[in-house]
Order: sequence, then C-alpha cells, then structure tokens
Amino acid sequence: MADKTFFVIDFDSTFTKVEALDVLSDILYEGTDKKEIVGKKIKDLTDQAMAGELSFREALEQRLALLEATKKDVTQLSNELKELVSESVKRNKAFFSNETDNVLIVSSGFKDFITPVVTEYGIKEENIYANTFTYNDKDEVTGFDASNPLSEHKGKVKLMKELSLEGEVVVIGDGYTDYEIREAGYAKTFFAFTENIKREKVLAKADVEANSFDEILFTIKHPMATSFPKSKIKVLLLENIHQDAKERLIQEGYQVELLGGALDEDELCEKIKGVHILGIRSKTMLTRKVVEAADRLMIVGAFCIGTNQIDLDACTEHGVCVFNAPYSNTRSVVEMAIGEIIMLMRQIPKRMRQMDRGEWSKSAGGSFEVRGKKLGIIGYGNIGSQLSILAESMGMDVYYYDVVEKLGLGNATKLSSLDKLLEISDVVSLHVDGRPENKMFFKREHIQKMKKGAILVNLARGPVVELEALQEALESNHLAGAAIDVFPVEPKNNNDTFDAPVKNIDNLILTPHIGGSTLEAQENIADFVPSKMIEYVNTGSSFNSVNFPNVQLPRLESGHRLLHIHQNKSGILAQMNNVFANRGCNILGQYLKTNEDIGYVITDIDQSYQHELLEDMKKIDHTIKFRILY
Ligand SMILES: NC(=O)c1ccc[n+]([C@@H]2O[C@H](COP(=O)([O-])OP(=O)(O)OC[C@H]3O[C@@H](n4cnc5c(N)ncnc54)[C@H](O)[C@@H]3O)[C@@H](O)[C@H]2O)c1
Ligand SMILES: O=C(O)[C@H](O)COP(=O)(O)O
Repeated sequence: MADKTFFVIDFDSTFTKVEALDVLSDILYEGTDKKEIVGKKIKDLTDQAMAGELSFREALEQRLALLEATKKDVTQLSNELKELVSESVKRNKAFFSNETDNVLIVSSGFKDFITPVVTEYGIKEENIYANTFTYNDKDEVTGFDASNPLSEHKGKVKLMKELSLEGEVVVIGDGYTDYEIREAGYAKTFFAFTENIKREKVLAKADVEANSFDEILFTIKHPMATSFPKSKIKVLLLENIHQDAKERLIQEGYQVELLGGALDEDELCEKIKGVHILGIRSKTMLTRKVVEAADRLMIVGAFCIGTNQIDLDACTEHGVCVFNAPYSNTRSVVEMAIGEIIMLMRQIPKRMRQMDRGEWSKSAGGSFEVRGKKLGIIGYGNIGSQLSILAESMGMDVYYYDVVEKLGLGNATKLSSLDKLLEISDVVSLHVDGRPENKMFFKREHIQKMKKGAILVNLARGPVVELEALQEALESNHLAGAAIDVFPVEPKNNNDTFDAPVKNIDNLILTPHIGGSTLEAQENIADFVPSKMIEYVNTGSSFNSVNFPNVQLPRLESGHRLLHIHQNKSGILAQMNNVFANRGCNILGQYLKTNEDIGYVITDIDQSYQHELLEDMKKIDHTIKFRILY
C-alpha cells in the first residue's frame, strides 16, 4: 500500500446493496399498479446509465421525472438504506472510521439520503460528494442542483479533476462511471465491486474484480485486512444442517455449499479438498484418512452434541479446531425421553398397532402411571441430569449411575453400582456418550439384570446396546417395552432404506435418530456453531472447542495477530520469542495455552513486521499450523 491512499467509493450497489432510486420508487408506489411499471422503468434507466449506454444526466432527469417524492419520503429512504448496507461494508466498519480522512464517497446519487447512511460508518460529511435535490415550499422534490458536476455526463471525472487528490487513488464501484475515473487517469486501480451486482461491461474494464470489501483490503495489503479474504473461505455443510447456518456463514462473506446427506469416506476425501470449514452432524465419519486428505481444513463444526464420529486426535495433530453444540438439543432429547417413557408405560405403541389392525382392546392390564416409578439414568451428563429434573417433577423416583462423580440434582440418588441400578429400576434410560469404550457397553448380561417388566430407552448412541439381546428380552417378555432412536448402522440420508435390528415387537418405539431433531434445537445449533467458527476465524478464539486449548480473546484494534499451533513440546515459546527479538518485533500481548497434545500461542505485535518473520515462524520446530490473522 502507498504512503497515502484515497479510497473513492461509490454508494448505490456498492456501499449499499441496492440502487437507492429503485427503493424510493418502491416506497412511493407500494401497493399501487404503478409499482411495477415505474420500478421497471427506473431499473432500466439505471442499468443503461451504469453500463455507459445512456448519458448520466439524461438518465437522472428521466428517473426523477418518474418519481414524485417529498422530503419525508427521502427520510424514509435513508432509514431503509441503513438496513441495506453491503454485508462486507458492515463487516469492515472499523476500516471506515480508521481511514476517515482518506475515504471519499463519490456518487451520482443524492447527499439527502447518502449522508445519514455513511456518516454512521465514520465517513466525514465533507468527504461525501453527491448530488442534492431541490424542493418546493411543500417539500416536494422538484429536481436537482444542476450546477453540481456530479449531475453531468462524466461528472465523476470532473469532480476528481477538481479534487486533484495527492496520493494513490483506489476507486471502488459497480458502474461504468466509476471506471471512467480510472480511464481518465485519476485513479491507479479500479475495483469492480461485484458483491451485489455483476455488470459484465464494467467487469471487462476492471483492474481487479472484488466480490467483497475484504478482498479489496487483502489485495492492497491494507493493515486491517485479514490474512485471507473471507470471500475465499470455503465452507462445506453436510447432513441437511439448518439453512440459518448457511445464511449466517454467507453473511460473514464465506462461500458455502450445503448438501442434504452425509458422504462416505471416499466421497468426503474428494469433496474436502480446498475446504476450510466443514460442518457435519452425527452421520459423517470424519476419519484420519479424510483429515489427511484435507489440504485447507481449519475448522470442523459438529452441528450436534456427539463428537464420537470425528477422529479428534487426527484433527488435533493437523491443527484443525473442532467445535460442537454441547447444549443446543439437550432439552429436545429429554422431552422425547419423557414422552417415550409415558407412552411405553401405557403400552401406547402396542395399542396403536392394534387399532391399525382394527382391534379394540380397552384394558388397564400392563398400563401404569409413571408417578412413583423408579427411573434409572445411566450417564448423568447434560441430558441425563436434565431428564432427572423433569422426571422427578412428574413424580418419578430418580436414580443415576455415572463413571465420574456427578452432583445429583433435586432428590436424585446416586448409585455407585450399575448392577444396583438395573436391579431396582422400572425404566432404564441410557445417556452415555459415544466414546469407543462404550461400544457394546450395554450387553446381554445388563439387559438380563434389568427387572422383569422394565422398560429400556436408548437415545444415546447406536453401538452402545446389544440389540440382538434386546430383541430376545422383548420377545420373551422379560422387558415390557423399549424405545430406540439410534442404531449401530444408520442410513446416510433420507433416500436410503433401513432395516431395524430389533423389530416385530408390539410395545416398541423405533425412531430415525430424531432425539435432537426439533426446529428449536436445530435453530439453536445453527446459531451457536457458526458463531464459534466465525469467532475462531476473526479473533483466533478457541473457546468451547472440543480439542483445542480454550483461549478467548478480544479483537485487536491495531497491530497484527499471529496464531501458532504446535506439538506440545518444551521450548517452543522461547524459540518464537527469539524470532520476534531477532526480527525487531514489538509484542503487544501474548497468550499460550496447552493441552496434552498441542500448544496454541497467540501473539499480538505492533504495526510493523518484516515479511521474513512469517517464514521464520513456520520453521519453528514442531509447528503444526501458523497463520497471520490480520
Ligand atoms: N438421539 C439423539 O438425537 C441425541 C441427541 C443428543 C445427544 N445424543 C447422545 O447423547 C449423549 C449424551 O449427551 P450429553 O449432552 O448428556 O453428554 P455429556 O457428555 O454431558 O454426558 C455423558 C455422560 O455419560 C457419562 N458416561 C460415559 N460413559 C459412561 C458409562 N459407560 N457409564 C456411565 N456413565 C458414562 C459421562 O461421564 C457423562 O457424564 C451424546 O454424547 C450423544 O451421543 C443423542
Ligand atoms: O449428537 C447429537 O447431538 C445427536 O446424536 C443428534 O445428531 P444429529 O444432529 O445427527 O441428529
């Protein structure tokens, strides 16, 4: 970047997502026949002028003649435009106030609606160059100030000539009139801004196409640029993750692809190439082979609670930070468990099947209230303990067993023996996690130890229960019923078929792994996981990560932030600080956290650093990943 750089920025379809006069026409003619007719004429005239096919003044006169606006309408317009600022402009708000002396808005639009919008971003009023409306004494727009050069053909060029800025000029806009500044020699670089609209004729003239503001800052190596423009960050979301997540990540400027189902190992090894952020749910097996095939992967988001499907060691070794949503669907699972326990105790699945067959079987035999019954919870984590509270409020007597010490909530009784729990419980509900040791954790011997006539619920993980033994226990009426939501092998997507390993039992509820599938839970997850991903990209904060040392950091306002992930060996910090000392870097702040496997060091340094520093950092022994954040 030159010593002094001016940023000349267009307003319509650049600073904001829209053409202001289109919005004004919508405001004026909303709900009338004119809306479409006038709207179309205005759009055509704007496009013709932007593409350089119609002189600007002619287009302006014709457009204003179509609009019968008042001062009040113009105020409403600027209020609406405040909500329509381009996403990458919003993201880089700090840039505009930091560069307040060097940012100029040069627009053929009108100050009357531009000023209230751009001054909120720290842009100085005296740096706004645009037309002004003329009004009559009834506050109706009568036309524009014709003496303003910006109302003329090639007006932007005339204005730039008058301004004769001393320094390098970068012009950013979507229109031909923006390119004309560069053509006339008043700017060094013309960035065709394509975040909102792509005009082929303009693009053909551009020095650089920029589909976001981030990309411009990156290209000119502005100190506030992120090390990698957000618009180049590729996100792959699998397994029908809620649409809100996609929208949130797109809003952040990333390229996002959302697929409906899971992919198998080989498909994923192919698909993961070039992907920086991967989002999955419980079905996608993120194996070591996939992690090793990934050439750009920085973050994995499990849009669910369980992370047993992810090879966390492989991710850690490759410096890939993994997040999940540890509480977002907890309540949904608990509500489903409660519902199923009541249904099974009343033999509702059996009654429903009878009704389907046309059988009327009104009887109280084998049907019980849950009040006063003993519920045995295995795995007293977030789900287990929440179930404990809700079950107790329905009058159940709660017992629990966990491999680690857990505080019993309410009147729940902790049992130190699993056998004891099985011996006394009328209902056993499994809420252990999917760690490898839990494969076939609940075997034949455990099922046999359950009370005769008891009920088993598994909403945890499929491989946890020996389903063949469960089938036998149900067939022999040792157990009175079961609800199974998770299976050792589950289909990749909704088009694949499924054959239940337990079946043909009257009092059995089988569900397709939907314990966490409520709209509330999926919306929560779609909010939580992307926000963690975005925070990690923007600040380096790994807080709530499943495999990284947890570091929470504020954004650095000036200076640079360097992130270094290394194997947890001694002496790395000393090596890093030697590099900083040798390269004459002033450290503003430094944070180190380690876990068993890796160390994560965040170093904030002041404005200046030699490029060689980055190479030196990568060469430090045991480095896994190094990146400069901004
Ligand atoms: N069906 C669904 O849609 C659905 C939805 C969400 C979660 N889940 C499953 O539920 C599991 C539990 O979720 P959570 O949020 O409560 O997790 P959590 O980590 O808070 O709780 C798990 C608890 O199980 C205990 N545990 C592990 N192995 C055990 C064992 N062998 N014996 C006794 N206790 C054991 C742990 O110590 C921990 O307290 C998740 O890991 C996931 O696999 C399923
Ligand atoms: O771990 C979880 O949260 C559950 O198993 C839900 O997984 P899902 O998002 O694939 O339904």
